[in-house]
Amino acid sequence: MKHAIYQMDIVPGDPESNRKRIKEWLATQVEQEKPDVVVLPEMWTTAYTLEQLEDIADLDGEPTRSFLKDLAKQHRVHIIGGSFANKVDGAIYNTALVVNNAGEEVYTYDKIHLVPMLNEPAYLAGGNKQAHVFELDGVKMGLLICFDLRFPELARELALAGAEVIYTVAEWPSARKDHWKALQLARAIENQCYVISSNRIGDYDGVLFCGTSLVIDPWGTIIKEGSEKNEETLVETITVSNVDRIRKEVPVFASRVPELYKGWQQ
Ligand SMILES: O=C(O)CCC(=O)C(=O)O
Repeated sequence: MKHAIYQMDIVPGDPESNRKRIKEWLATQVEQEKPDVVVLPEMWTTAYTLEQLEDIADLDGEPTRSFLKDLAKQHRVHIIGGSFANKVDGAIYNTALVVNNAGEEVYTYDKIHLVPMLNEPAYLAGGNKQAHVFELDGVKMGLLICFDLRFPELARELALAGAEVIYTVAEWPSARKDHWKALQLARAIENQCYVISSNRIGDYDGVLFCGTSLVIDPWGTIIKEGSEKNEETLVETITVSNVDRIRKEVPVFASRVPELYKGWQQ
């Protein structure tokens, strides 16, 4: 399964410009590489312009949903559509969307964990629906949005539900770059699955973002790593059967004793 990851710089507060950039990226880089799946970063329509979101967020998923569906169909590519600010019944969510290469919506997820360090709870509503596994070409997949990465329970739930690939879409700051890498390695090793991320580069409002988008295999080896500063397209093909092989070689899932993990439910 060939992936192209867009390590994008985001124009703050200007969804139209960002849509134009994604459109151009698909028409050039993606057309050249012909991947099966493309991956976009978190909040790519607006960046973290929290104070402007009332005015520039999508309404009930539009126009981003239609935009991504049209592009997926046109380029015959599955799109892990990063996330975008999405106003529903007066509340703004950080919503991720996945569409398949026929232009059909496959999965939508509202970021559950809001970031206190960014004062997110003052501007956004946390998702109140469970994360689920979805499928593209018969591969089981899960998705996390940025801060979600710090909650191993969530990735574990997805792995227990069969996820072979976990995507992480992010705007992760350079100040905590070591955490970004270590947490993804941990999620890949403990869940014995591929972890594939798209993180923005550039800066906004004094915060520098660290790029370093990654493809990590189920053994925990980094097989692709983006730079810290440059906008780029990371292209990598993953072999999903490795998940099963590694899970047999080191049988973590078969060795679990969930009845003794009492804290899990608290
Ligand atoms: O957890 C972190 O350090 C960064 C989280 C973040 O920036 C986000 O969720 O947007």
